[in-house]
Amino acid sequence: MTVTAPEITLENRFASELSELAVPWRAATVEKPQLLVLDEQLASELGLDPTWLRSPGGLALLIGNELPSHATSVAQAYAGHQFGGYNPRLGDGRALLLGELRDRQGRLQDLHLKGSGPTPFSRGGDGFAAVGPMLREYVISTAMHALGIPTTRSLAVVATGRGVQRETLVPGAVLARVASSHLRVGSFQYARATGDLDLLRRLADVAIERHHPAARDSDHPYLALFAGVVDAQAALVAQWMLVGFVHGVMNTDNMTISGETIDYGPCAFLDAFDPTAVFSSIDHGGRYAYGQQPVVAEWNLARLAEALLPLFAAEQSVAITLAEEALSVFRRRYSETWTDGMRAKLGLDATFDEARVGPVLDALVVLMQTERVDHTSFFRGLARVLRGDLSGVGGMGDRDALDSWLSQWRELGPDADAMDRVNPLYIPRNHLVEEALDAATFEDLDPLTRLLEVLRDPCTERPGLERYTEPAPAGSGPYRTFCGT
Ligand SMILES: Nc1ncnc2c1ncn2[C@@H]1O[C@H](COP(=O)(O)OP(=O)(O)OP(=O)(O)O)[C@@H](O)[C@H]1O
Ligand SMILES: [Mg+2]
Repeated sequence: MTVTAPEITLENRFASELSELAVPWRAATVEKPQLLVLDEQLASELGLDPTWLRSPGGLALLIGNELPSHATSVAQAYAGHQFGGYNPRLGDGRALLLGELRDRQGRLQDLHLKGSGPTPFSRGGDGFAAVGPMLREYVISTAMHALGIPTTRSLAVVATGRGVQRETLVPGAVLARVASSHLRVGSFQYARATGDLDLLRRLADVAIERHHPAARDSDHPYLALFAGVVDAQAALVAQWMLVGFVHGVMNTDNMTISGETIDYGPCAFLDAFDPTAVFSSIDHGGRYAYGQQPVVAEWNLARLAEALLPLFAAEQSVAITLAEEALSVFRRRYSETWTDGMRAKLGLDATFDEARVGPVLDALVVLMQTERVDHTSFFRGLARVLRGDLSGVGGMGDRDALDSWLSQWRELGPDADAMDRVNPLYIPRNHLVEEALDAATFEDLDPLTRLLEVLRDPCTERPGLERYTEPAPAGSGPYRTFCGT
C-alpha cells in the first residue's frame, strides 16, 4: 500500500527518557486495513483531522505501519501480579506505544496500539487481537467516558483482514488507544525488580510530571506521588461501584498510575445487584468479583508502595511506616467518593451529614442485595416513585422493607430531577454489546453504531430507545466473558 507519511507530531518521550523500559519494535504489516470505527470527537480533541485519519495515510498510522520519521514505536516492559501470583516479565505482548501527542488542551497523551503483532514480550501468545474484543473495549471505554469515569479512550478499531486463531478462526483487529499514559503499577514493579534505583526514580519523576505535578513541590515528592495514586484509584473504584462496573481482571499490570480505567478484557456491568458477581470465565475464586474491587485496589496499591519503598526513606522501617500512613487514606477517600455519589444518585442534598445519610445508604444496599434489583434501572425507578409512579419499584418481594426504606429516604427530601441527571438510563448491557459485536463480526456495523450513539448520552431519556434500558431477556443464562482474546 502506498501511503504518505502521517501529518502528525508524535513525541518519543517514554522511549527516550525511560529507554530501559522500552524495546523499539514495529507493528506487523497489514496489507488491507479496513476502518471499523473512529471516534471523531476524540480525534478532534487530539487535534487530528478525522478525514485524514480515514485516508490510507491515516489508516497506516492507526495500525502502526507508517510513522512520522522522528517517531519510535516501542513495546513497554512491565511486571505484574496476576490473580495474586507475581510475574516478573509481562510487558506489551501484543501492543505498542507509538508515542505521545499534545491534545488541544496541551496535555500529553499516549497513542498506543493493541493487537499490533508479536513483540519480545509475547510469551508464546500470537501478538494479535480479535475484532470482537477490540470493539468491546471501544464500546465500553466510550460508555465509561460518557459516564464521566476516568478511562483510557478508544480512537479507532481497524480490521486487519487477517484471521486470528482463538477457539475458532476469527477476524483480527488493531485498537488505537489514547491514554494520559500507560504507566501501570506493574511498570513500577518491573523497574524496582531491576535493582536500578536511578531508573525507579526517573520513572517516578515521569509519573509526577504527567499525573501528579503537585507532588513535585512536596517535602517528600515520591510519597506524595504514592498518595496521589492512592487518591485517584480510591476515587476511580468508588465510581465503578456506583455504576455497577466489574473490571474483571484487576491485576497490578491493569492498574494505572493516572487513575484511568485500563484494559477492558472480561469486564461487564451488573444487571442484578450482587456483590459476588463475576463475569470473567477464568475468575473461578471470585477474586475480582464486584464487591471485592475496593479491597483488591487497596491490595494492588500496597504492591505499588513496596516497589516505591526505597524512594520513601533510606531506612526501610521508616519507609514502611510512611507507606502505611499514606495507604490508610484509601478507605476514607473511597468511602467519601462512594457516599457523595450515592447521595447524588438518591437526589439528596450534599449538605446532609454522614450521620443522617449513612443509615439510609446502608439499608439501601441490604435492600438492593436481597431484592437483586437491576442496578441501573432501580435508581431511575426510584425517581419515578417520587413522581407518584409506584411501578418504578414494582416487582420487589418484601414490600414492608421497601416501604420502610422509602419513607426514611423521602424524609430527607430527595429531588427526582437531580436523580435523573446523574443516574444513567443507558449502559452497555451485556446482551446489547454481544448483539452489536456479533453483527460486526458479520460486517454489519449498524447495531454497533446505534449502540454507541445511545451510550454517548447515558442520562437523557429519548423516545424509541426502550430496548436499551431493559435487562437481559429472562432465561439468557449467566453472562460470561472470555480471556485470552
Ligand atoms: N494474544 C496475545 N499475544 C501475546 N501476548 C498477549 C496476548 N494477549 C495478552 N497478552 C499479554 O498478556 C499480558 C496480560 O494480558 P492482558 O489481557 O492483561 O493485557 P492486554 O489486554 O493485552 O493489554 P492492556 O493491559 O494494555 O489493555 C500482557 O502482557 C499482554 O501483552
Ligand atoms: Mg492488560
